[in-house]
Amino acid sequence: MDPYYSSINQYYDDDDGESISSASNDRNGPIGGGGPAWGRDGGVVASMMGQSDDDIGGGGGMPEIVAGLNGDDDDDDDENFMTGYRGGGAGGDNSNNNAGNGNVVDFDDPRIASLPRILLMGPRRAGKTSIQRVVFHKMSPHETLFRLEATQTLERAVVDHTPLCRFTIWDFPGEQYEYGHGGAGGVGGGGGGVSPGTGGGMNVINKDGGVERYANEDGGGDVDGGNNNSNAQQQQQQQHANDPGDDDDQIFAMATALIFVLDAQDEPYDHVLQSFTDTVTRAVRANPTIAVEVFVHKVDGELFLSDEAKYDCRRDVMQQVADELADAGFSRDAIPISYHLTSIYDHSVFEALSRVVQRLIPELPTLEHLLNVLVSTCSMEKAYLFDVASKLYISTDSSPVDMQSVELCSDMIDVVLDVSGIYGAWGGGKRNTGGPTPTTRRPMTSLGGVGDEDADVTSMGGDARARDANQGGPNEISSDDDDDEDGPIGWNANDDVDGEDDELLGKLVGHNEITPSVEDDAGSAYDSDSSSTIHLSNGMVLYLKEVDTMLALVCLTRAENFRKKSLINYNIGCLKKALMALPQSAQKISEGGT
Ligand SMILES: Nc1nc2c(ncn2[C@@H]2O[C@H](COP(=O)(O)OP(=O)(O)OP(=O)(O)O)[C@@H](O)[C@H]2O)c(=O)[nH]1
Repeated sequence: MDPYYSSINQYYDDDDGESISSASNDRNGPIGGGGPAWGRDGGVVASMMGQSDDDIGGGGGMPEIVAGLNGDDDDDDDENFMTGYRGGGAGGDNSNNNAGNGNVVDFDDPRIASLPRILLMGPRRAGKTSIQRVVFHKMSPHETLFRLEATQTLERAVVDHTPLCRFTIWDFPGEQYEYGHGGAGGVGGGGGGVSPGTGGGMNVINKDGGVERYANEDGGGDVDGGNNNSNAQQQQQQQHANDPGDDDDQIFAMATALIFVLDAQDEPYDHVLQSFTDTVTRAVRANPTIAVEVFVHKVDGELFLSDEAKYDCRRDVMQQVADELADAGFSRDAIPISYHLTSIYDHSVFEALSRVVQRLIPELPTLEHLLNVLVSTCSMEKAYLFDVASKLYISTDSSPVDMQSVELCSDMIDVVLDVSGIYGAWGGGKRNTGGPTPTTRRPMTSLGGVGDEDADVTSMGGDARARDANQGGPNEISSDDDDDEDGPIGWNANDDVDGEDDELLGKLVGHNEITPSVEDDAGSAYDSDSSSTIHLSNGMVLYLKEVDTMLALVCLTRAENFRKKSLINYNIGCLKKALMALPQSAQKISEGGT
């Protein structure tokens, strides 16, 4: 089993309350003070990419960033992923159907139902399911070509990697967005009508003797012990067809964001955009606060080799939507709509989804402020908070975002997970499952070393800054030019926030004291000790550090500003405490339910 996924499961089993309870309310602490003072050098960032120009392009080459470092993670790992899918219906893709694997989610559970809700709509084969699979399941983009079948019924999933970023995502079948308007997919069309949360509908979760069952009727027979009745359903479908307003209320009223996926390679767009504007007007009537996002998707391949072609396409779409909305009686800008150019073959879909997800986070301004202070205090160039599992960044400081730096940071996460998975103390099949020796379980999540004191310094492209080897006792903290560490060590919070943990990497093997922390994630490639430093050949440093469950801070800083690493760690520790004190972090969803 891929430890990456394993770690996620582990988190889910784990109630990380202890870190929350140890949180301090002192949000500013030592990183307080000082406003953002940041000078950005985009050129530097761009130049450090080195090999990855092709990866960024998103041109005809269809590079494979997502799959790149995780290898061919196949979708069989899905059951380990902390998302719960309700395939229902025909569910052609087995991996999509978690029925029977115990990973069942009750979407009527108030804790799940109250999560922000993202709706994925759009025509058939626009790429909705592919987006989900690539981002949340690490499916290789090429795999989507042959592994995905048409979505037959509404599929819902909980994304709950990190306490700060939880939501449900609803993937509608292709025609579903046209329901109620006589399209092929009218309610129940093709065996996949949707009545979320209502009795007698297609996608209803019933409780049956304590076992959650998915009430599903796809023409293949009733799989539920409930009271589904085909006549009643037909009646209900007929009612919905006559009165789509009911469905609108059920579907849109509780939604936070509507993502409409448009296949940019499937011109002309007239028909699709008519349906889109119709959907949007109904959505906005049912829920005026819903955020509408359009993914102009599949902007790759020979049709979109140049950026101009992509921008032209987006402009066309925007113009047509504006015209359609005007025809429907909406003034320009009456409905705010965001447009994103996306493709699963490059980083653009991560960037777009990151922006969508950020809007779901009520604490976003606070996060941004905390990162501003950190960046300013530590003279960093840029700092991102990444959801490690999906590699979406959920927040950054307020300086402009450079796509290439995001991509670089995102790739770093892959590197850390991969190297940790292979060389970590418990990774790569080295786990001593029977061994009563937790003393040796110190996952070596720092790049560059297993049992090597130089572990936290890795050079990419030369210019390695080899640290003095510290061959002392197992618990000695390496001391070199970072040595002004009294503060951080003395500060010694009750958790593992102390900034020196990464200095200990490689030295606790054999030590007799069990570290009672999150661990929660035995075998995890990402845990509270995870950190990594990559020195780039152009004098920049990438620094990754765990700050919360499956949440990583990835900073970009100049090498000369990275000398006081202990101070940086100390400030990151303060950031970590502040994050844990955020109300969102303290909330928990069902334990073991998803
Ligand atoms: N070139 C290209 N193809 C893509 C992209 N995203 C998805 N596809 C392909 O589009 C096809 C349809 O993808 P799906 O994800 O099944 O589309 P869907 O919108 O979920 O379709 P339904 O399930 O019918 O609603 C697959 O063959 C994908 O490989 C993309 O960014 N670029």
